[in-house]
Amino acid sequence: MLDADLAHERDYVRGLYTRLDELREEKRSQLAAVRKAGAIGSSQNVSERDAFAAMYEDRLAQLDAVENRLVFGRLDLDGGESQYIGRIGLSTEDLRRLMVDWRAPEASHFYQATAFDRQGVRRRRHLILQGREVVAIEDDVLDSDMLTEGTAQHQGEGALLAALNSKRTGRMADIVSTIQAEQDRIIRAPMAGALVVQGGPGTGKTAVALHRAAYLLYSHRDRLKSAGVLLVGPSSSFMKYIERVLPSLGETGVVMSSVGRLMPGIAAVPEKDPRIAALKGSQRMVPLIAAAVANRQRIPSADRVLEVEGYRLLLTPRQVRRARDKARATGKPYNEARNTFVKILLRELTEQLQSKVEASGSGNTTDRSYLAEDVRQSRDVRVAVNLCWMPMTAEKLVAELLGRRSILDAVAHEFTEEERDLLHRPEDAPWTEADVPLLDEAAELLGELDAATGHEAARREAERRRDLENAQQTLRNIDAALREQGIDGVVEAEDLVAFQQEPEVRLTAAERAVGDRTWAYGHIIVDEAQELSYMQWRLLVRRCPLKSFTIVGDIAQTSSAAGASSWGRALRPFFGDRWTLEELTVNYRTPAQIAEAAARMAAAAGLVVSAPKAVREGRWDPIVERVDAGAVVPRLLEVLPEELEAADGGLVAVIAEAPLLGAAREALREVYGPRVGGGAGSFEQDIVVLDPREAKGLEFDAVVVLEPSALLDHEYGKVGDLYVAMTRPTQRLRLISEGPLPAGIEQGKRGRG
Ligand SMILES: Nc1ncnc2c1ncn2[C@@H]1O[C@H](COP(=O)(O)OP(=O)(O)OP(=O)(O)O)[C@@H](O)[C@H]1O
Repeated sequence: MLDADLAHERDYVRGLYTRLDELREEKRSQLAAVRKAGAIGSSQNVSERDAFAAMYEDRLAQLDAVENRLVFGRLDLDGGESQYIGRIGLSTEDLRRLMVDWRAPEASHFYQATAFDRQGVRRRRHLILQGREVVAIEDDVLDSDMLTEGTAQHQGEGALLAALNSKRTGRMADIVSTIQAEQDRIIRAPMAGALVVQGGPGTGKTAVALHRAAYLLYSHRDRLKSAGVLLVGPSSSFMKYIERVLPSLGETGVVMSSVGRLMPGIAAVPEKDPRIAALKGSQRMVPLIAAAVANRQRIPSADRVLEVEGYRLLLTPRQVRRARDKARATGKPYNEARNTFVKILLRELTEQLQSKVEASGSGNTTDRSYLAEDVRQSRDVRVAVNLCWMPMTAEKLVAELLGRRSILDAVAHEFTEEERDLLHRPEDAPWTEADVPLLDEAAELLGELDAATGHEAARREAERRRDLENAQQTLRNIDAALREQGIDGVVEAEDLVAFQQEPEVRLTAAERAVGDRTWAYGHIIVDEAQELSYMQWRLLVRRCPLKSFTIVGDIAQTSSAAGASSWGRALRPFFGDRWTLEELTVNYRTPAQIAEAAARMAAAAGLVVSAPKAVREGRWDPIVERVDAGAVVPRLLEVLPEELEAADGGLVAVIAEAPLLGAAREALREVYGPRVGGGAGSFEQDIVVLDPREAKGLEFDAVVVLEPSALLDHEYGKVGDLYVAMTRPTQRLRLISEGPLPAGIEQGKRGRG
């Protein structure tokens, strides 16, 4: 009976792959045919052909991306029918459904049905594939009648446990086949408004955030395809860790960015000094930047004589003030209002010149347009006008504000001497993550430097809109039957417009969004959101005026001095009370013994943690070792072979603060050479040495924490750092310490060493 079931599933799955191959072949030959037709014919024909080509290319890419674990589930329903659940929807040529996309509404039962709330499901079956072959099946029988009917039961380790025990590769894997009910509810929550997902370590917040992005793109395709989804994470190493998950879910409309990359053209480095991060993240930066902008508008202290074509004109403080007030009254950003300011002054100076020329009775040069040009060209006038109102870029404004002590002193009245010292930095220092929101704030107040750039962008946008309308018309003309063959929704007018543009400007919404600071995203997903400062939130809300957000994080893991200690406090300035909270309560990463040790340490340090329940017991208790002074790194070298053996080909991380971090890395490199990764972005190697901030969001089979008490720093709430470090392992945790052990660890010590 069991074998018969397995044989049946193998057969069915073979059929699914055959259909997949057929569709791939079909799209490939359709694409070839369209390409062969070349670019001849009327423009309508050409654009129709482009529409097909774009459609086939897109579909092919999607079909290629789902090769692995194409199908992973089957539901047997009350009506007697069965439904297969997989990465995409598949139908036969005559539109009989073979497999349902995991994001479709009917697939939600696969994740949510329980014995208490069956939702019409009698049995849920997990199909475990190796390559294209079903190697095992596992059943959850939800309808007790089915048990008495003598139906065979398949049991194994459990699809979930198998996934959780698998070795880590340094890249996150998708969880489509084992999404749990509480996670599924969040993934499928309505898109409008702000949803906060609070969850302790390892509860799948990152996984949920990524799958939610895929779900939203599927279910709100129309809106999100053109506006895009922005996914923000804490660091570039974290982005690297998650970057392959989404394509494997078959999604492309997502812009992924670390907080340091949110300003086009700027790649910021982390801010190392927590005091600077806290200060630059605070709300007090808003009036400071505004003051810095206003400071660039100066009223001269005395009359200024300007020479134009041999005539002496007078620029008075009163004149400048009046022009400035009128320009400010336009309400436009600084650079745009400057145009008004310049126009007023030039007009007044031209009038002066005109009366002087007329008074001097020197012939017929009084044509006003000539005089206006003389005024405009005059070096004196240009210098004087610029001194009163300098054209300004955000980079220049912030670099000078923070880099020139005289400017800082002139505008930072509300800051103490000590705070100004913190803000002060060399003018050419690299931008840090804490500077990015200041640049954004400045850019917002300054507006476009060159009005022409704005006009050009507007012209291109208008052109794009016109092309979009044409493309929509083309799509309406496309044979409806063709679109029904499972290729509907694959090409949108947006794609077509992008396709029709010159190759160098043929960009998806996501690609266009990356380069445009003023892009309004359809939805923003923020991971590790507890780390964001007031100023970073301000920037993000600007990127999504509709305030459609998924905010994912764990308040207890905050390590940034500028980060949040409560969701309410962090979000109120931007969302008021209009946000909903969902909680994830099960830890899928860390074995129970390790999770409990971390929770005990956190509680003893006074950190309120949600301490999710671990889904499994581990094979090993945490190992806590005290060593002699100076013996931490030697001990690390001694125990590493044991850790590597236990990790069995998986990843071992060493987490420490400087200077131990550098010492450990050096010592390990001597022994293990290129197997040792040096921190952010290098976890292709099987030994990774990094600090707790870099470790945030990541996970490893085994973790060794050096000198745990060095990861505690109450002043900046860095208790979270040790908590983060202790909750990274999927199998083993070892602490090596020469100093006193942090409270809670000693109490709960269950070491072998
Ligand atoms: N339903 C699931 N099925 C299989 N694996 C899961 C599931 N949910 C979570 N996991 C796994 O658990 C681990 C932790 O998930 P994730 O990194 O998303 O947690 P997190 O809440 O973001 O953690 P942290 O806040 O500690 O960084 C990952 O390996 C993830 O793949």
